Amino acid sequence: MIASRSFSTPVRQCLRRPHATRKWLPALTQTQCRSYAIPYEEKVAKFKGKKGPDGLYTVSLIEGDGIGPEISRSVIDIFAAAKAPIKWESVDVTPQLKNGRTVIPDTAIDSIKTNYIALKGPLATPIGKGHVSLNLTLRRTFNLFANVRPCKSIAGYKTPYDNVDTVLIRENTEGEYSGIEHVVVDGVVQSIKLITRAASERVLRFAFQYAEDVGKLKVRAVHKATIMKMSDGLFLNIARRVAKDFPKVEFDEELLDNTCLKIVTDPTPYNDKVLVMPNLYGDILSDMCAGLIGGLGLTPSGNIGDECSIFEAVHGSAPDIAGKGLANPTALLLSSIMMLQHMELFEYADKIQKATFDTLAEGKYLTGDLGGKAKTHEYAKAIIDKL
Ligand SMILES: NC(=O)C1=CN([C@@H]2O[C@H](COP(=O)(O)OP(=O)(O)OC[C@H]3O[C@@H](n4cnc5c(N)ncnc54)[C@H](O)[C@@H]3O)[C@@H](O)[C@H]2O)C=CC1
Ligand SMILES: O=C(O)CCC(=O)C(=O)O
Ligand SMILES: [Mg+2]
Repeated sequence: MIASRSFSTPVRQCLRRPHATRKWLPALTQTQCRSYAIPYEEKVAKFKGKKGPDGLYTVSLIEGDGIGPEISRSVIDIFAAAKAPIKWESVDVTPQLKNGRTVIPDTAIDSIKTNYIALKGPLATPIGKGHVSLNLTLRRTFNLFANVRPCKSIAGYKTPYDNVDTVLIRENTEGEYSGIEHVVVDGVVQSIKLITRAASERVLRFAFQYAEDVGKLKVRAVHKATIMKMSDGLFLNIARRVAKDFPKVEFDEELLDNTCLKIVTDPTPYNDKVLVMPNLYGDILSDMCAGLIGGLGLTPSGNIGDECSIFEAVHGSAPDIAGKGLANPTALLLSSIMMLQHMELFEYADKIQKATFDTLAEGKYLTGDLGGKAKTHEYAKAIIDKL
């Protein structure tokens, strides 16, 4: 049975509050106001981050690997130029081994727990042997159950489609990413895709509530329950039941392979929908959507949990271009704008967003991935000059 939840009056008021400003990336706050047991004031305080007596909010910053330091530098410089009231607290997440398990250093965990909000550059994961993904470890450590990945065409940057506006919500803590693998006998390995009712229900409720909040009143569950009858079947059945609690939102379902074909053929029909899906499908589809608008240099994301949130680009550490000043910092910058919206610092979010889109639309200082010649810092400077 899916438990129905009741909400306190302040939470309801919060849900009714209109968006303060236009959101290129929808504000997440209203979505998060709903569905949790902790008191409203405490919750909102956590969403908004920790404001010090100096009026600044401290945000944990994980610069990341590969291009991480370069693109983080751009964000730091742009935030300083915009006078955004953010104080960065750099944290080191070099993995440590504790009782045979890879863990994040306690100092990093404490920083994020204290600040509630983090911005993260990409973290590289070794292929095959080596430590487990720190990205996934962070998501699991802080129970960041919903990964919101919007993808919208950039005005002035021409791609085969100029009207892409998809939002994908990816279950973020289990599925194919559970990391439960073992050798059965030599030459035979088994990898377990874990799907639970609890994790599915919370991300599905989040997706429906998000759809209501941002006015995309259609939710589509993307699945492969024809093949993964039990795991995706459970996810889908929960989606059908949660849908009944959101009568304003239309619900339908689509097989993943069909979704891939249809989105690359014509993304337009997906613009009025929120897509929600198990972990791996969301990982793959979000890179695919990035390809529709000009690549991974442009797509942001937010990992949202009950207590903390971590914002990061969709892309990885891009080792092929690391250290050369070639990286496009837009994806991390848009993630940081999502973060500001989440913290209700709309004035700064709007200011940085406008300078970024104006710079992109002008096209004079574009990085190589967008066909330009600008180095990472030159593009960042062009944004700063507009602030
Ligand atoms: N959330 C995270 O931190 C993620 C981490 N990774 C990790 O990143 C590492 C590299 O993975 P890849 O498969 O190479 O994927 P990737 O996303 O790092 O790169 C794929 C392609 O996109 C380009 N690219 C990515 N971001 C760019 C940017 N900001 N500007 C310009 N071009 C950009 C790269 O140069 C490369 O050609 C792996 O260790 C992987 O585990 C991968 C995805 C997400
Ligand atoms: O953690 C990783 O290495 C990859 C994660 C990833 O691809 C993603 O979050 O989109
Ligand atoms: Mg990925």
